[in-house]
Amino acid sequence: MTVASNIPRKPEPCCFVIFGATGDLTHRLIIPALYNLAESGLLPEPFCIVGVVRKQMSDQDLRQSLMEGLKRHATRPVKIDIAEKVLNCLTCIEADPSDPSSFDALNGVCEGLATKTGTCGNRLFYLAVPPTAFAPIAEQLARVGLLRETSGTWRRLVVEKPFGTDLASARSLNARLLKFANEHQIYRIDHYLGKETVQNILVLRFANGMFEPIWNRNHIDHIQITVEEKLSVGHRGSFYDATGALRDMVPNHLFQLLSLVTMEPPTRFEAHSVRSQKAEVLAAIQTQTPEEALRNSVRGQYHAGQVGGEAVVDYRSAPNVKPDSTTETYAALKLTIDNWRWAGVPFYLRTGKALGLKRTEVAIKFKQAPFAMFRCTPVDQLSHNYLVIGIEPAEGITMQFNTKVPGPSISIDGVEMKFRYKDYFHAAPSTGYETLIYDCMTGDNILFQRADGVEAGWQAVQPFLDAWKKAGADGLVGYEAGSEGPREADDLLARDGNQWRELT
Ligand SMILES: NC(=O)C1=CN([C@@H]2O[C@H](COP(=O)(O)OP(=O)(O)OC[C@H]3O[C@@H](n4cnc5c(N)ncnc54)[C@H](OP(=O)(O)O)[C@@H]3O)[C@@H](O)[C@H]2O)C=CC1
Ligand SMILES: O=C1O[C@H](COP(=O)(O)O)[C@@H](O)[C@H](O)[C@H]1O
Repeated sequence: MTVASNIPRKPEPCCFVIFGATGDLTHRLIIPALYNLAESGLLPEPFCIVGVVRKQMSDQDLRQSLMEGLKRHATRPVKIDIAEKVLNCLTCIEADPSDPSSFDALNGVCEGLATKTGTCGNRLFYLAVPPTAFAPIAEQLARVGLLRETSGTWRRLVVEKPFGTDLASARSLNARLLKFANEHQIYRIDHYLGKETVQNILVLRFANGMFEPIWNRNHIDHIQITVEEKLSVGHRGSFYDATGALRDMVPNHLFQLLSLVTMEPPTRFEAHSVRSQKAEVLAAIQTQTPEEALRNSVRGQYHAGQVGGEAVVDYRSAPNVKPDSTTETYAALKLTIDNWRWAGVPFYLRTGKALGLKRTEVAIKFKQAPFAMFRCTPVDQLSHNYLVIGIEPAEGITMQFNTKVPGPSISIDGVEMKFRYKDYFHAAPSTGYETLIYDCMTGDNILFQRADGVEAGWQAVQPFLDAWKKAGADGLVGYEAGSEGPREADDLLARDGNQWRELT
């Protein structure tokens, strides 16, 4: 992530090694992102790619498959000469962590390529594989010396999500990875941090003097974080049914939003300070008792319905979902943060699949005016003052406030002042992975999760995981696909006299 006046520089020469080169992530996001970087002149020179596969393929076959993936998923019109330049520097290699000797061979090939291509030993290992393979691959890379940095060369390990399935497994994965690599070499990806609108949260807060004095419990009534999706479980049944909405979205994506909005100002805009403040605020989320966790949460599962005119089958009838599944496809939580800035401010988080609309936003509700000066509208009937950070699809910032309706008498109505990215900036369409991959190559891990941040996130959701597991089917509520989600999520706020922000 560069600061305003910096012109992005080309990263140092390196070899980009992709484990899981035959997979969906590589085809749909990694190669299209590398293509976009190449088009913007931001790939290193020299540069080479190693595609690691488990079953032998020729270079040509893998290049062809990735070219087809690129054409299908590119976010910009594909210029064939650039695409060929990217893919022609790819070598396909067979290696499987269940066959350790294959990593000795991989080491030999990487050494050969370093000399042949002039990439000088800098290597980035992207683990685009199932989570069970993260540690075994790191172990083999370390065993053959591929993670050893020497003066003047770097070795980096990019780890995809999900990072663990609960606090214990996240701790254990961190401990295993940290046996094979140092923290500064590990880049734990959360694709939300690749979104411009998410990165902008820090700029909004810390590059504008007007927000800081009011960014606290004295002025903020509560904060809502909403990540609603129209997508249903689709063909991801086996992954999703073992995971659920809470694990899939909350300790990672929603907590990235939460931590950026609530962290203390970092001393400097650099990885250590920023990640320390993020981890600290996540660690300050109050740990709930089992009773509190049940009272302060809603979990729902969708029934058949229609989303955008398309029929969606009942969650339990989706492929690879258990017919008696109690996995939640919707989660809403009420959290509090135990520190001086946020004591007493409720944070309401919700996320769900197969809903009527796609909306990702952070809505900050300010306290009402203290006194009813205008007799026409009692203070509790004034429209709410919100600052809304729109992440998707409305990318921008909206202020909701009250204004006088033109006319001879005083009458008041709520209005909106809107900033939309598209009205000011003309960014080339991206996959969201470009900045993240570029930052890995330049060694900037500000947008990646540190071990303590990941563990603090799991620690905060663990009481909900435990309470829900114990409750089984009790408390799981239904909602119709295409709806706004379970009405119990409204009750969660209504108990405090609050309501979810309605779209205007
Ligand atoms: N796809 C996406 O949009 C996203 C994916 N992710 C994460 O990225 C990772 C990859 O996901 P995705 O591409 O969708 O998955 P796919 O199932 O499409 O691909 C998995 C890839 O990993 C390889 N693989 C499977 N098991 C092993 C193993 N034990 N050792 C080495 N390689 C193995 C497969 O090789 P083979 O062909 O030999 O089976 C294949 O290339 C996962 O961790 C996922 O959670 C995260 C965010 C989004
Ligand atoms: O990581 C994931 O995120 C997507 C939602 O991402 P977004 O950028 O579209 O908000 C979600 O659909 C998926 O289930 C989850 O694994």
